[in-house]
Amino acid sequence: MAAMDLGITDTLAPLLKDVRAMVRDEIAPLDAEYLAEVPKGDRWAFTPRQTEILEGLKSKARSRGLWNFWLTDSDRGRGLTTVEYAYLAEEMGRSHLAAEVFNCNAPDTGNMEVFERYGTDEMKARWLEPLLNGEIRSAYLMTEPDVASSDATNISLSCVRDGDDYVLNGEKWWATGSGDPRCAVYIVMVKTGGDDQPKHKRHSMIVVPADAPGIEKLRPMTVYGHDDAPHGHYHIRFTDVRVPAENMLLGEGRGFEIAQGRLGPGRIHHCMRALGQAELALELLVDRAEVREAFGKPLSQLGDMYDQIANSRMEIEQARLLCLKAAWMMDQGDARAAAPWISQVKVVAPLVALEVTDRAVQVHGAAGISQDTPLARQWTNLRTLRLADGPDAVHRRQVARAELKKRGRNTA
Ligand SMILES: CC(C)(COP(=O)(O)OP(=O)(O)OC[C@H]1O[C@@H](n2cnc3c(N)ncnc32)[C@H](O)[C@@H]1OP(=O)(O)O)[C@@H](O)C(=O)NCCC(=O)NCCSC(=O)C1=CCCCC1
Repeated sequence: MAAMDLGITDTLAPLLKDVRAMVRDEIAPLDAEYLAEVPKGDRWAFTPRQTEILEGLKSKARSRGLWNFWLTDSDRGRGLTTVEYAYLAEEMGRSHLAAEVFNCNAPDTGNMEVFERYGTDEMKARWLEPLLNGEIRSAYLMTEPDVASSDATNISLSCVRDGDDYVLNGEKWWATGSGDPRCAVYIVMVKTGGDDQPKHKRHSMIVVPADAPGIEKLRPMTVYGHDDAPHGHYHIRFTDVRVPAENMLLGEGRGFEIAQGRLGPGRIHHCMRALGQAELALELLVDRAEVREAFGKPLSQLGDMYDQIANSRMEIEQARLLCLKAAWMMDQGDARAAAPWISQVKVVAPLVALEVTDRAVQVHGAAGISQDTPLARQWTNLRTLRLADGPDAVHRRQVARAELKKRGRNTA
């Protein structure tokens, strides 16, 4: 195996410098104003000011070549490695809007990955190119009502061949991205095989235009974390939705494999963004501890504060190294070998980021839960990450199974 190199490459250095500068100087300062405009009624509509902020920042990013860092190892993106992208993702974590501004936001990123890796030339022209240009948005539909989505094989939306088409019937919810008014296409995990087939070959992934007849948006699923429009989730019903057979990705039975190929890199990058948030929280914690006084001296001079600062720094560094190692494992080209490392990261990084953010909230007192700082929103968004992309327990299970397997033991 190659020696592990996690250093800043010549390709990455200028990008990192430019992304860091733009996030800190131009994007983060507009976060609060953008978020104050999140509509409370029709939650998924953009206000004129939100559009102005976003489009203004996007066109600046694009004109500077700071656009589409995703699609690692591809000339459609920037041809970066997973490690290189991970460093950029960390910088994006310092602002609520940054990933969106650089066209690197979920669920589009994962969906671009699917089109790039598994799509036909026609799909790339019809869906991938406009996604890369930021002209449309997309949604990813895996989770179904009333089942634990922790098990990615727990899918029953039926998809039956009928002549040149497939016909879809069933429901999905938490359809991330489907609330966005620009969402034009869904990537949907469906059931094509019976219980007589192996568990991981019963499902398929199919591309469905968002305006296909028979699709009904039942209700928005309102959340506290990530409550702005680009993340709108809906509960969606499919009634006899017809899709051309060529929309099936890779053929029947490949859904689990495609899902894992999509989820793995996404987990790494969400975790690096979480660590960017942790860095921001630590910065705010240190600043606040210097100016806030209790019992006649600044908090920073109270003994407990040294522990909080030291623990935060150590935990962030440990989580970052783990994350970069998982990214490096991905870059070695063996997604199965990388998967248990990604699961470790998925447990550790959100917990660290949440803990550091919580410490910063505490040091700020009431200001920490006010809208004067980004901390309370950040805490809520990070809490979501402990559930999203598979909750802690699922990833702990994966880590334990890999450990047992390595030692030749049976796994459940
Ligand atoms: C992976 C998993 C955690 C566990 O799966 P099993 O135990 O069935 O499968 P297992 O026995 O681990 O494996 C089967 C075969 O598959 C290979 N393989 C696995 N990973 C990979 C991989 N990455 N690449 C390639 N091969 C892989 C594995 O080696 C095995 O092959 P083999 O049979 O040995 O030949 C899966 O269930 C999962 O992923 N859950 C999280 C879903 C999840 O994330 N939802 C939530 C989504 S929605 C969401 O989060 C939210 C939406 C909006 C609101 C907020 C939340």
